[in-house]
Amino acid sequence: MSTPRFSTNDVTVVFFLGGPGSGKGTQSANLVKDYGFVHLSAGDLLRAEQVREGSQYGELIREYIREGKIVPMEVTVALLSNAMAESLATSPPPAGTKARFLIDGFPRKLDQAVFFEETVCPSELVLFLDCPEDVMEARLLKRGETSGRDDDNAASIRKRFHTFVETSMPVVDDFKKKDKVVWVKADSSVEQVYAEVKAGIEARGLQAR
Ligand SMILES: Nc1ncnc2c1ncn2[C@@H]1O[C@H](COP(=O)(O)OP(=O)(O)O)[C@@H](O)[C@H]1O
Ligand SMILES: O=c1ccn([C@@H]2O[C@H](COP(=O)(O)OP(=O)(O)O)[C@@H](O)[C@H]2O)c(=O)[nH]1
Repeated sequence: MSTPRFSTNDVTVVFFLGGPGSGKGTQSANLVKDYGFVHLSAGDLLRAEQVREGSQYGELIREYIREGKIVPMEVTVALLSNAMAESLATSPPPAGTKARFLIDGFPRKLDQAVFFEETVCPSELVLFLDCPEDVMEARLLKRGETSGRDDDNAASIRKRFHTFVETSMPVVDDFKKKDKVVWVKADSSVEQVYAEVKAGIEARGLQAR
């Protein structure tokens, strides 16, 4: 077995999962402010790679995202791992503290979870936003009015929900069996959801910094 690129002695990784539109990006901003996380959104990294000049993956990423499918994990894991390395090099954590990474929207498939934890870094815990589909759909259609995202339309949203239920929920269930999940109901206000997020992660030993 390979040794992970980063040691849990230096780095704390929290996976942030939840259906499309459950509020991961919104809550991430709060967590960055209060807990000193570096926020890495797998979707944002993929969208940046999609439009990067000279990228060999641009077309492939565009197609997968529009279809709500999961981009081959080698691409996503390399983007995340390199973003972690760059963050550690350019803005290391305060002396005597571990760097905290909030990995938003990843892993979305069981083999991605295994591959990331074996080759990049084992996770400390998983934060999960549990939101009904009708609420997520309404939020995404509204977001689509201004997001400019190719996949915030009714047809892509349906496909993303399908992928989430079939492929990504098993990741959450697997981590739950290992007692690693902070499970938060996410259909209330942003403030209420954040209060539960805070309580949940602090109960697991992560304090504000
Ligand atoms: N608790 C909430 N109540 C109402 N709207 C929300 C809430 N959380 C997020 N939103 C809105 O819903 C949309 C999707 O949220 P976002 O954080 O982008 O979700 P995700 O990153 O999980 O796809 C955004 O337009 C956001 O402003
Ligand atoms: O690890 C990842 C994360 C995202 N995606 C793709 O990026 C899309 C958008 O993901 P993001 O997390 O940005 O948004 P969400 O669907 O959670 O609102 C997904 O539907 C996938 O097609 C992917 O392939 N692998």
